[in-house]
Amino acid sequence: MAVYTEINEVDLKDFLKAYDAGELMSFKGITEGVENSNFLLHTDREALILTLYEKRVDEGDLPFYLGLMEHLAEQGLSCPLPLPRHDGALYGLLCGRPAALISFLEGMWLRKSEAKHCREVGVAMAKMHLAGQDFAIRRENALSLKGWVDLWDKSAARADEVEAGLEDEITNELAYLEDHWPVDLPEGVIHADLFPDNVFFIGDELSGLIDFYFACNDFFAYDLAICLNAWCFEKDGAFNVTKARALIEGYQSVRSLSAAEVEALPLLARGSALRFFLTRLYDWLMTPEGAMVVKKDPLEYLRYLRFHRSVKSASEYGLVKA
Ligand SMILES: Nc1ncnc2c1ncn2[C@@H]1O[C@H](COP(=O)(O)OP(=O)(O)OP(=O)(O)O)[C@@H](O)[C@H]1O
Ligand SMILES: N[C@@H](CCO)C(=O)O
Repeated sequence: MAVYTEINEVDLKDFLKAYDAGELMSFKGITEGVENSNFLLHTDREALILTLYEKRVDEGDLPFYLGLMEHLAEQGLSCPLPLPRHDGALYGLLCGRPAALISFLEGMWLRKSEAKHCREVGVAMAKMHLAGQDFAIRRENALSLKGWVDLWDKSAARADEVEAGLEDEITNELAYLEDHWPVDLPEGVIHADLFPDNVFFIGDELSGLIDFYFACNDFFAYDLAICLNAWCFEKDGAFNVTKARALIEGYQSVRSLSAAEVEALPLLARGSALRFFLTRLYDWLMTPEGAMVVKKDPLEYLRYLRFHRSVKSASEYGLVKA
């Protein structure tokens, strides 16, 4: 579960005094998610999500994340809207942690997705990329090449505990990606964590995107590569090319990919697989036994990484022209 910081009614009521949110009726911790502590609140007016920002969220980045949600919502994208406090700030402090109230988004994430859902995800992602274009704040991707090297420096010595030979394999992979990573693809604000649990549906219709706490400025096509990994592998590890084609077609129905973006996709997918492998590996090795969080399996992403390493061109992702 992800409630790292426990809160009590007295402190919460005090925190709510800074908002025009109505009177607190109930609150409960949300067990899903791994990054932050989340609570569902009911006031006499509305349902709200309270998020307390934990280890990986730097307080200095909150104006970017919360301002971005506000900006995207203003552009018509369906995503949670942060509530401003009386003083105009979009977050305050609760139990020693930065904390924000955001609007409750209707819908549920899909436990089992189909190609038609992947198409919707592609459409929504491309809309987000366009809507973010005139957002004024920039945030570099802390989990790109340099961030991967930093994570690897902390985990490499123990990697072979997870699978024999990993230390050499990942060291070589990182060196390859450092040598070949693209430098001049179209870029803008990307979500960077658009996994199934961050996309809500009502029936088959996408109702909105949540969890912008890895959003940053990076290549648009890297965001698509993240989704190839997060949406297009089946539980048995097989890559589902029908889903990938639907995802990319959905994306291109809103924003066309350039030839350079298409060509870079296999490499970007390798990098994206490595990114999630490394954060998962770090958590796997460093999270103490008995901590109240479900650790995600790094080896799942190692398998994806190996798959993309064998891909010769983006046509293997279902693109007709590559
Ligand atoms: N605006 C919202 N409306 C409705 N439910 C929400 C909203 N924000 C969060 N939730 C609920 O809280 C859960 C966890 O939220 P979120 O994904 O932001 O957490 P997290 O700790 O950042 O997780 P992770 O990064 O692992 O996906 C979601 O799966 C959803 O059930
Ligand atoms: N989506 C991430 C966790 C939260 O960022 C993963 O599956 O590893």
